[in-house]
Amino acid sequence: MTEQTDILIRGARLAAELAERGGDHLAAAPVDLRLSGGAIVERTAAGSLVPRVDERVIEADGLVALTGLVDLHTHLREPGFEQSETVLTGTRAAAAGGFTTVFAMANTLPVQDTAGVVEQVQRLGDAAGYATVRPIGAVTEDLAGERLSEIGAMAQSRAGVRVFSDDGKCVHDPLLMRRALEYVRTFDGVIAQHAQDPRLTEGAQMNEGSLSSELGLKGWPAVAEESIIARDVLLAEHTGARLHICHLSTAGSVEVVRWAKARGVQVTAEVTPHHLILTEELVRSYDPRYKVNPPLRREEDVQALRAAVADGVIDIIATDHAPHPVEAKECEWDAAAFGMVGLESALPIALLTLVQTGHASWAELERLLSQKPAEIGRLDGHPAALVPGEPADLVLVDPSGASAFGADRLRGLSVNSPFLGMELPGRVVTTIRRGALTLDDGELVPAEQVAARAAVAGPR
Ligand SMILES: NC(=O)N[C@@H](CC(=O)O)C(=O)O
Repeated sequence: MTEQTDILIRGARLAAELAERGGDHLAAAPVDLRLSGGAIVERTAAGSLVPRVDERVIEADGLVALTGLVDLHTHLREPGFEQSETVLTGTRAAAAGGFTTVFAMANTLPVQDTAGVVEQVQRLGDAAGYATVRPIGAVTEDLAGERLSEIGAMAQSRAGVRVFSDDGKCVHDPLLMRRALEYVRTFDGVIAQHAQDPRLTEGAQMNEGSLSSELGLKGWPAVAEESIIARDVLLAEHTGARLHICHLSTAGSVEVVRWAKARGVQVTAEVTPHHLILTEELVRSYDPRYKVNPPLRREEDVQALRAAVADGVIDIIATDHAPHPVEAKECEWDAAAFGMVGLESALPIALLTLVQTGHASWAELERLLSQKPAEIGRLDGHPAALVPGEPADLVLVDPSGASAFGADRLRGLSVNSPFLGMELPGRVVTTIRRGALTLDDGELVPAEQVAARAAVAGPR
C-alpha cells in the first residue's frame, strides 16, 4: 500500500490557539483539518468537513494538535555505533515522541565532518521515512578541536548543513571558535556550542558542590559552563554570527545569556527536558541512568531554567537523546557513559514541568518544541502553522490523565531513560509527516509502509 491516503482529522484543538498559561486545553474551538498530497488543504470549524470515500478519518476530540516537533539535538549514532541506535531506530523513537524532524549530532564514527558522511546520514533518514533527518556538521575535524572541518563543503552538499557542533566536546580554542563563527555567518549557519571548559572538568563525574564531596565523586563546576558561554557570546557579538548554546544547565548560564540577549547578541539557548526536572540528589543512588553531560544540577538551577523558559531567555527545548547500550550503563558510576534517551519522554516532561506549572501555554510549547528549533536550524519545508497550504507535519496529543512511563514507550534501541516508572501526563497519539502517518493511535506504522510512502514522496 504505497499510495498516499488523504486524511481527515476531526475536532482537534490547535495548540496555537491555546495562548493562555495555565488555561484549559479544551478552551479553543475544535477544528477539522483535511490533509492531501502531503499538505494541509482545508481547515474549518469542527463538524463541517464530510469524509470522502477512501479518506482516513481520525477522531481528535479532546486532542491537541501541534506542528510536528523538531529536535535540534538528537544523537542517532549511525554510522559507527549501531549497537546504541541507528537512523531507523532513532527516527522511530522520534515519531513515537511526536517529532517529524531531528537534527542529528555529529559524534558518529566516522564523524560527520565531511560532505560524504552528512549526505550518507541524510540518505538513511530519507529512506527510513519516520522523520526528516537534518545532519549537523562537526565544527572541527574528527571533533579533535584542532582544525576546522569542511564546513563549506557540508553547507554546499546535498545535505545543505546549517548547524555545526562538536557536541560531546566543547570548541575550546577561542581562535577556532572565532573562525568557525566567521565562516558560518557567510551562509547564515549557526554554531551550536557544547559549553564545557575541558580543563575545569577533567575527570568530572557530577555537579560540583557539597554533594559531590559527600559522595566522593569529582565535581563539575557551574563556572566550566558559564565561562565558555560568556566568552562565546562575546565572540558572537564580535563576529556578528549566530551562536546557539546547547543544554543550558545552571542559573548562572541563564544570567549570561540574558545579558547577551539584552545587548543584541544573536544567541539562542536550549534546555533539555531532564534538566527541567531532575536534580543532583538522584546521584546518591549511584545509578548511572542519572549520569549525563552536562550533569544534573541543584533544585535552584532547575527552577531558574523553568523561569528562563517562561521569560524567553531560553528559546527551545531539545532532547539531547543520547542512547547507550546496557553494558555502558549497567556498570559502576565512574565507568558508565554520559547520556539519556529522551525523544519519547520530551513532550510529557515539557507538559509536566512547563504547561502544568503555568510556565508556558500550549502555544508557547509549540514554539519551544517545533517553530523555534526549525527557525534556528533554518529548516525548509516545516509548517509555520496548521493552516491550508502548509506541509502536513503535525502531532496529536492527548493531555488528559497521566500514566506510568514504561519501557513499552521506548521505541529506540536503547533503554537508558531516567523516567522509567514515573507517572507522566500527555500521550502522543498520532504523528503525521508529509501527510503520512508515522504513529497511528499510539502504534508505529510498519517500517515497510513508512519507507514506501517516503520513496513515493521523494527526499525533502
Ligand atoms: N549528553 C550526553 O550525556 N552524552 C552525549 C554527548 C555528551 O557527552 O555530551 C552522547 O553523545 O552520549
